[in-house]
Amino acid sequence: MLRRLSHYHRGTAAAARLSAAFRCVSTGSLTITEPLNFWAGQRKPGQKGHKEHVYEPATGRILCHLEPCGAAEVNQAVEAAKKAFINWSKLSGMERGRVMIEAAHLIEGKREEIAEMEVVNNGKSITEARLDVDSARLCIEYYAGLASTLAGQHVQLPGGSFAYTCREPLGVCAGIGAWNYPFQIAAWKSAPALACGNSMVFKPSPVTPVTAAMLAEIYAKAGAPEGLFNVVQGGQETGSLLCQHPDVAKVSFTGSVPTGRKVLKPVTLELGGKSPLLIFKDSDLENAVKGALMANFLSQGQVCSNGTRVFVQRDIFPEFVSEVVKRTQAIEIGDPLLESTRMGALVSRSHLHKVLGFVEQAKKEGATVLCGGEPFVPSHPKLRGGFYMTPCVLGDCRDEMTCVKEEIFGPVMSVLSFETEEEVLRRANDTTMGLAAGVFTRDVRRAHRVVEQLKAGSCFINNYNITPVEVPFGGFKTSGIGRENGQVTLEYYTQLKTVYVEMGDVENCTLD
Ligand SMILES: NC(=O)c1ccc[n+]([C@@H]2O[C@H](COP(=O)([O-])OP(=O)(O)OC[C@H]3O[C@@H](n4cnc5c(N)ncnc54)[C@H](O)[C@@H]3O)[C@@H](O)[C@H]2O)c1
Ligand SMILES: NCCCC=O
Repeated sequence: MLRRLSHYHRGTAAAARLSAAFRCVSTGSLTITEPLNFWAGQRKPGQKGHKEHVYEPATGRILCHLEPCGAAEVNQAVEAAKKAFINWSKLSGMERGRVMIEAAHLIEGKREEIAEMEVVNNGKSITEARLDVDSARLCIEYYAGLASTLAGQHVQLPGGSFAYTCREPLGVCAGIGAWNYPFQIAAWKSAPALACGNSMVFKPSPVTPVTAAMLAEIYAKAGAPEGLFNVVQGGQETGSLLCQHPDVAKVSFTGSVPTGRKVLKPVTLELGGKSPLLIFKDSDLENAVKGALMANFLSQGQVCSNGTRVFVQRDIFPEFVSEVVKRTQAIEIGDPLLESTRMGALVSRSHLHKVLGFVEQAKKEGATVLCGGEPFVPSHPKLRGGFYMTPCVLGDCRDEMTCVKEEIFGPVMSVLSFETEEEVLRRANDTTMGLAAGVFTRDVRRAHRVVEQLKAGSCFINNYNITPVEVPFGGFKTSGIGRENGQVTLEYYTQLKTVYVEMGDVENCTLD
């Protein structure tokens, strides 16, 4: 059934017929013409005369143009957010939660439409994109529920006096997003911020600007006041204008370590990683192999928490590697909008070349390509300009190689063998980053002992890359500051006020 997609034009009649039969959009058929900025309740143009191309990674064609925001537009968005904050922050948590629940319902109704837009703009498979939309919806539902639980403490003092604390919102929060989970990141940042009574100006990655504007429309339709959630488009310049704006109270940033270092304010930093996955000889091999694939090839390997340093105990190394290579070679690459596709396109041509460059560098440094690591050209003519590569497993890796030290952010797994628990812990922790880590073992005591010593913010035992919105997510060391999701995140979007209440008379022993 063909559903209406208000702001999007489809291409050829044949493509439209195909869409009608199976879905709203088919790869290579969509052009977006509506402005992608959004503030004060409406889509808005950006700076006059400035336009940047936005691509469809699956085909390499231009999907739309982004109009970046300059100082004037960023000001307008922040002003809109300031106005919205005045009333929104005075609502009860229940009232705020009601609007957010409505937004979650709208997302549920538009699940397929949003997921398709994510695929068209990001290149990931439709199967993964649907789960990202679900995660966004669940996050909004979760914080809608928590909004009414925000509370402080009551402290009894002598003479009937008392003090209390309460959590107050910060004001206008800025959200800055990366391109690997565009819609999910916008939700993970806005949901706790809005639940706590803040308003938000969100800047998505200029590579994936489309779905944040959809989220803004959804919040507006759900009854959010004008200006509560705003979207300004652009790259470094717009991001910097937003972060340094004097009326922005807090920045929550998702992106790379180098960019994160440039952002100064009370911040939440969700940055990159080079996470270890430890596989002991007593693991369930089938689960460990699946775990390694989950840890490396979801979202074309473009996941911050990926466990790309796979340490395997020597006794099971050959068997493990041969199974991982076999399964990696079987991953179906192609049109991300097809149900059968398991790996879509990387996000951009330049990023594809960067990832392939890491593979070349690995070879020069002595690693062996056990599979993949090549550009991939799908057979369908419309996909020939897309940004595909075969998922890669690198053997003969050593800890000092670039592929083992640096975040590649693509489908490249490095396998390394180890002998003892003590040795693998030392090598796993030998990194400046600390976003995530995983361990596969059947020995429950070993699992907890190892996790206790892993220097990483998000640890997985016998699974990997599972991120329920009820549990906090974030990194140690240079991988970040603060957390997203879970109850603790409410603390990052509020400030604690203490109020002393005198119930007797003022006793002034020194001034009378
Ligand atoms: N820890 C997490 O939760 C998490 C989640 C997703 C992605 N990531 C990381 O993100 C990186 C990939 O994303 P990317 O390439 O978009 O990262 P990036 O750092 O290049 O860009 C991230 C965002 O910052 C903006 N930006 C650039 N310069 C800025 C400045 N001076 N001030 C303010 N904003 C600025 C960009 O326009 C973009 O919106 C990887 O390192 C990945 O691991 C981390
Ligand atoms: N599903 C959450 C992944 C965040 C990192 O890229």
